Amino acid sequence: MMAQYLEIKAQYRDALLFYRMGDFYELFFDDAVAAAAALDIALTRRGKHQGDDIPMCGVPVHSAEGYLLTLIRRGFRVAIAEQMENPAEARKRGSKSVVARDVVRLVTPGTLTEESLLDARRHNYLAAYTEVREAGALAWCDMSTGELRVMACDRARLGPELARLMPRELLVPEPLETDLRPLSEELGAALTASARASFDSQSAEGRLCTLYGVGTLEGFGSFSRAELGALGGLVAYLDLTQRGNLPLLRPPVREAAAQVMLIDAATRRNLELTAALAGGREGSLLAAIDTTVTAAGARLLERRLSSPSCVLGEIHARQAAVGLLHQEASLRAELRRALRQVPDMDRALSRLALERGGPRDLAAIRDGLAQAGQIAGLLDPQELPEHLQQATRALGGHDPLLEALDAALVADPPLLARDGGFIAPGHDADLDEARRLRDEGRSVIAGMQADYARQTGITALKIKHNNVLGYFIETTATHAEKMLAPPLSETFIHRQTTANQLRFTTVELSEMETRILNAGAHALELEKQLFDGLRRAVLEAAGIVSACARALAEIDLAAGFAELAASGDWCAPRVDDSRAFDIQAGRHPVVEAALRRAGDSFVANDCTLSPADTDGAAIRLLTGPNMAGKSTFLRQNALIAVLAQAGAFVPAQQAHIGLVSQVFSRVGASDDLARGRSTFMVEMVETAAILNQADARALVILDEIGRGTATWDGLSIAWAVLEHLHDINRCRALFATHYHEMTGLAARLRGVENATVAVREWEGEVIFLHEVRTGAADRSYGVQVARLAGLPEAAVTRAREILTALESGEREGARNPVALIDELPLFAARPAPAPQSPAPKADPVAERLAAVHPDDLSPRDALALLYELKALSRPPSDP
Ligand SMILES: Nc1ncnc2c1ncn2[C@@H]1O[C@H](COP(=O)(O)OP(=O)(O)OP(=O)(O)O)[C@@H](O)[C@H]1O
Repeated sequence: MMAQYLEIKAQYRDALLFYRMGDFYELFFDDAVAAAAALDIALTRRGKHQGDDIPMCGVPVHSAEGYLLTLIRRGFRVAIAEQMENPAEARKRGSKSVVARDVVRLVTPGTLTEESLLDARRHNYLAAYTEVREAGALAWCDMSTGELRVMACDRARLGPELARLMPRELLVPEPLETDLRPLSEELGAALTASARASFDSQSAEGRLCTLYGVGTLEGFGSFSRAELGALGGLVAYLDLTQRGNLPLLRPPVREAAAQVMLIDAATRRNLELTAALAGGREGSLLAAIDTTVTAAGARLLERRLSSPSCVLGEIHARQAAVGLLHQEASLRAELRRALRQVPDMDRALSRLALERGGPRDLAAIRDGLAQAGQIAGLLDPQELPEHLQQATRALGGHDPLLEALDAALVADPPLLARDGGFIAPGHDADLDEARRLRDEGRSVIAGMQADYARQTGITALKIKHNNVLGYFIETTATHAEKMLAPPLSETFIHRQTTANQLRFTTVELSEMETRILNAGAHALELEKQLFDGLRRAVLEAAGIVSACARALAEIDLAAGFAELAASGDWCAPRVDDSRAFDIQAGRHPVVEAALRRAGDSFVANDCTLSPADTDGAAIRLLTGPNMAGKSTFLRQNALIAVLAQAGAFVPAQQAHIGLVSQVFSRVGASDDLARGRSTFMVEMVETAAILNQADARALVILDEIGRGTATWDGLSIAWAVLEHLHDINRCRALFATHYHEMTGLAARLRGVENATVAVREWEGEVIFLHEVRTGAADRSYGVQVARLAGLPEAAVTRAREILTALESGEREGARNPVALIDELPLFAARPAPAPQSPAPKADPVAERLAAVHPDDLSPRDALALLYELKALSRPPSDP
């Protein structure tokens, strides 16, 4: 057996080998050590190899999926070797023969299909990248839904594209492995290098033609050599991991790079589009706006948010669909109610194609098609915009398949075909007959128990069943003497004695057992044949079934967007090919939702970026204190652009957006210790990427660029970056900065305008109004914010002194302000209050409370006191 194990293992060196032995998958040698540690299971030993103990661990087959998931998440790949025959078959070849085993599947992060291993609301992409001469191409597929796409993609664009797709696994030809490892690590995708030959474009073409059963690929579009190479590499890998059992892939769709908004990895992170900065979906834009009610709808939403469109026709078509469902509230509600009953047909279909599906997957197709029919009935094609008309057309036309499934299946079938019980009674006469024999046998056994009890006079006698003995008769040990002596011992054949029980069989019982078993096995066999027939029927209709699933996802997303717009008071944005960016009363959907939960309200803000000339830049330079809401304002405008081009309504009163081709968002000095770069280096690398790439249709959001270095360096860099955006990139940009010196640029550069976030000062403290106004901030209020944050009073006082000295030094043209500070006494020596700011008043609430004797208060006095305290705690009203 070990020889067989080692032979198989030699073919899968880079994977853990799950070696099937009866009811367990066993792992040996280093695999066992690694898996036992990763799974936190016991490591044992079994036999010896070359004189050493062989480490071993194992997982039960019935619970293997959970263990698989843990291993895949930890970055392992797992080869599953099954028994290809039963021990009896092996023995026919000789008493020492080892049961034949072979790998049936290589499980990798990008090739999962099991429901329990996948996140229903997210795609699970496997991507392949290759280069032919100078040209690169990226292909990707979601094996669990059959989606397959490809695009031309050079090395510079690869990062943003992968950031958009977030594949679980990236496949590259071996020569590119070293170059692309940092990128895949940054994105958290497992990198798999395959032989260069599997990316060869010529053999790829042949492989794809065979896959789709066509003579030429021309019907699907014309693909470059690099695109064919990437597709071929991907399909070859699927072939390898699925051991020839290829998934149901839809024909490849060619995606043109210019059709989607380019958003690079840093921008996605920063805007928290699909994942929050803290990690995970919670807190992201996706989580805040996901009002879809089906898993396929949620996946479509993620796709749309990750790749907003740049094609006006497409954007308008999606908006029209949302617009109609926004208007028709009762239709929307009915549709959403019906959609809630739609199962995940895409994933059921792919499991059926891979022979991993069960009766529940057939039922998912049945229920999905039935619901699609209901939903079609709610929609009148005459009244619909084109986008919904198209979707509605795909919902019908499945009657024969639906009828077949409906007639054959029980309402709520089990997960696995193995145990039967999913074909409805009355569907197949042979099956009904086999089941009748099996079930009658069971009732005959019940009758036998009564007979035996009578015959022996033991009323507690039972007929039971277990996997070792089959059916047996059981009495308590107290009846041993009677049962083991004639005449009873002539009928009752002793099988087993346990601590308290005696077990017997009879000739009659054995015969009945054989009959039941035969009838049961026959029934199971018949059900399996019927399952295969239904599975074939579904796969023959796979094209239209998956078109129907896509249509349902489109309707779900449009209805979800409409719901969002209606409940959040969002508006339909006007998107055209101008370079306008004019948002009236815009809001940040995630911050707004968080504030609402805390009982606060969000202050809406306008944002108009108006280019001075048709091809000039339009930049808003935003100054204002920390915590005033600058970052929120910056991001909300980028999110509004993303949402508008994803086809959604936007959180604003009115919005006019000229097509945005690229969005860039950077925050100064965000740490990236994981990548081993200094804070400032990251900031500069990211800023460089913007200045080198942003075109005139780009929207750039820069938040305190330059803050990661010394003041003058930082100011100079921020200054030069803004000038570059203005003169060379000529794009639309929002630029938040602490460098007040820069506000002078508005007077010098056409198209640059100052804006500030308003605050009010009250008794030495700042009150944030969160209102963006035109004009420049007068000062930073940094010291006040530091005080709010709880910096010790002595440090705050000292900071005020230094600030005053610096400011007066600057005013008076002192050459070396540091010298001025040196003259100030240190706070350790003199923790004096700041002379400039009014001394904080004693707290009137505390004073009043100190004078109160609670025991002396009547209930009425207490209430009056409460009002009084509330009045005392209120700041003076806005002048
Ligand atoms: N428009 C708004 N309406 C209400 N509250 C807001 C608004 N904008 C921001 N806030 C609140 O203010 C907090 C700080 O906002 P934000 O991080 O945008 O400030 P900032 O000016 O960028 O600060 P810093 O310069 O320190 O990064 C937010 O967490 C939010 O609670």
